[in-house]
Amino acid sequence: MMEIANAANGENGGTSYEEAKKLADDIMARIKCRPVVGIICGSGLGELANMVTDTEIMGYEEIPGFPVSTVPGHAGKLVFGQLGGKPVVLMKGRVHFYEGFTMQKTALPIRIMKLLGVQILIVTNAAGGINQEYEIGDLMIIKDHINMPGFAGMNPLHGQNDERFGPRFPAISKAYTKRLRDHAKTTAKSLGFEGFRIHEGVYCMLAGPSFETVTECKFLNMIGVDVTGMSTCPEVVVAAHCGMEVFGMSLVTNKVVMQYDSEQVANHEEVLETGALRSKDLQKLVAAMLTTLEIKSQP
Ligand SMILES: O=P(O)(O)O[C@H]1O[C@H](CO)[C@@H](O)[C@H]1O
Ligand code: HPA
Repeated sequence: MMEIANAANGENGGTSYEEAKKLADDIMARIKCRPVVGIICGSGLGELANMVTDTEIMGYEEIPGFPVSTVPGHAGKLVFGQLGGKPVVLMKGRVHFYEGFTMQKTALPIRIMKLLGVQILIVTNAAGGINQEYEIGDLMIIKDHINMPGFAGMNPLHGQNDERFGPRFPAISKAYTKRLRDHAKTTAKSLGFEGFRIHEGVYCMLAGPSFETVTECKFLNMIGVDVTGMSTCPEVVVAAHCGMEVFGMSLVTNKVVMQYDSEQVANHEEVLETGALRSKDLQKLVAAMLTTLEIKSQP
């Protein structure tokens, strides 16, 4: 029965439990660090890796079957080491569905993290501000998401379920745990980030790679979305499925275009520029959060 499940997973672009386990075992044979926290760096936010000490680094291309990033601003390296006194594995660069990977492949790194012992996932992204009160450079703690591609059947859990990863029908409504959101707010306060705008809101993934039309942005605004991007949901769904606690943070790198005849257009260069300007604060916040973070769950 399990062979059938695994074959089906393979057929729909996924990786079987055995294959993922082998990848994780191969990594553990080469790396001493045993991470309990996994971190994904969004576009232009990979500098967080510079704060990791005692590093051991693997390029994605060194891991057979691991999706390799193709987008500028995503270096494609797994960085193991210590951050805020916790053993971590950091993805310096993520992969996206629009690069041609299936949803399952896009989220495969999360299952590998789980098999490495990761209990908490910290996911960051660059996103366009839909909420008209948000300014470029603001941070947003993610309290919930809309997985828009999921509405069209593109969910990373599509296909046969393997219970060793998690249940057939996982609840996602508490994926971004209140404990971690509260911890982020307390930490931001303790760092004296007053005047430094931190919101809490809703992230919406669109498949990309084209940026949104004006009408799409108006629609997202109407349905309660605060920021939009082209990532994060696949990883978070898979993390919640396998029982990880998730913390998500968006950097508002640009304001989306909401006027039909605006001269403004969205572009990746602006996204990277804002990332470079604001990544130091994001780094400080994540490192400080880890320093005082209680690791609760067991693998
Ligand atoms: O979500 P991250 O990886 O931060 O990147 C965001 O920035 C890119 C667009 O500039 C898209 O890939 C979008 O998803
Ligand atoms: N739209 C979608 N993805 C993004 C944006 C945006 O405006 N900014 C950064 N990633």
